[in-house]
Amino acid sequence: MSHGVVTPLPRVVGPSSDAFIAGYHVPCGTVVSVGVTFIHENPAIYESPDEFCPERWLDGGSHRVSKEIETKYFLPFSKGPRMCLGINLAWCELYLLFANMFRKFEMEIYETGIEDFEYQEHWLPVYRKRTFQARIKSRR
Ligand code: HEM
Repeated sequence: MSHGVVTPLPRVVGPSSDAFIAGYHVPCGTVVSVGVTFIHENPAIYESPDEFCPERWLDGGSHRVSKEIETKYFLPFSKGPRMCLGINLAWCELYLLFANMFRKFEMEIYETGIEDFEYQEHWLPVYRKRTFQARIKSRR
């Protein structure tokens, strides 16, 4: 599973009343946040989250993520009233971009291994290894 946006997406409880979140009393003024990485990488939610498995999103297959999980726990664009305003445009761009990239280029991972994706948990994932590199060749 992709990590999604790895910023805290903070919110402040209020403006004038406390909140109850998952049964916990959270006083007005408290900064709360969702760690998308830890939802997308939670094996209790997504089967084998570390595996590249595009079949999760293909209708009709045995690996298809249930609609309930997708609705509640798929958060690349956040959720709620301040979620991404550009979600529909972003999906159009993603389909166009990836379709064109895979059609026009051959790509292979270059000098990057799974060990480079190890991270320290500080609410957000903090990476300290090499950055991801790829070798790209035009198909023409
Ligand atoms: C893959 C592409 C994109 C991703 C993953 C993404 C993700 C996000 C996320 C996670 C937020 C919520 C931030 C928060 O909760 O504080 C956000 C907010 C926002 N996004 Fe995107 N976004 C994408 C593309 C776009 C595009 C193409 C547009 C506009 C053309 C856009 C416009 C906005 C706006 C205006 C907000 C603020 C909404 C608000 O605060 O009410 N985004 N985006």
